[in-house]
Amino acid sequence: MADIGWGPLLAESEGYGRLGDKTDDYKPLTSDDIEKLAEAGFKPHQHASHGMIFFRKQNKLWDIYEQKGFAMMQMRFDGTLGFPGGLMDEGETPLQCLNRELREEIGFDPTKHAFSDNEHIASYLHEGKNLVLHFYVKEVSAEEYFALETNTLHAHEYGIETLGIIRVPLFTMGDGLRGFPAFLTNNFAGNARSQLITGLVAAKLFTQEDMTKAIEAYKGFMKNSH
Ligand SMILES: O=c1[nH]cnc2c1ncn2[C@@H]1O[C@H](COP(=O)(O)OP(=O)(O)O)[C@@H](O)[C@H]1O
Repeated sequence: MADIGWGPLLAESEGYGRLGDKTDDYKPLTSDDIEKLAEAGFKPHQHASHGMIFFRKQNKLWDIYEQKGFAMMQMRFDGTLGFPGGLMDEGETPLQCLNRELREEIGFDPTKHAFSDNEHIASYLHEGKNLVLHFYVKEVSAEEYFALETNTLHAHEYGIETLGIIRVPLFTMGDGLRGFPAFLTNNFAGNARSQLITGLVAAKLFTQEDMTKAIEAYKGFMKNSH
């Protein structure tokens, strides 16, 4: 392929984002595993941190559908959906990485509402990619959420890494598919689909039972559409 001018830095990390990862490729890490990694200065793996920001609002959409609030995702440069976040720099912790990436991607002001360690939900290792993904979930007020959405338009990475900020539809329509289950049929970066599912249940925006129903509807649709 012709040299299209990627800097050595991008070329080096470009392999991490290749599409086609399977959920099973990501092994959940225990808190002991993570502690050991921290003691080793997070070596020998590459790390990335991503965060789900949400607000809670019980609402009847069009007076019909139970809506639980909104969670923030983004359309990424590579055409997949993901959470704000990115790769950890040398000398950073996963939490520092997340707060830096959020400033760059969504104009998040860490002095006002930084993510903290108790908002860490799960971490996963992809052995093939030698990559650890750290995932955090943060609740904000509706006002803060709307302000962050507006900020994204002025953030450094808008139009480069982040092509648009979106609200995940947290409701299901009468056919049991449109709304959240249909949203799951999109293409997601890394293990972002399973992070979304885990994050929404951890945030108590979905009960385990409602989530199981949504996953069944999504899987049924995928099976019948191929
Ligand atoms: O929201 C996400 N959840 C889980 N993994 C993600 C998400 N977004 C990107 N990834 C994965 O994380 C790795 C780092 O990608 P990312 O593009 O965020 O870093 P960068 O912005 O520093 O280049 C890639 O393997 C990518 O597939």
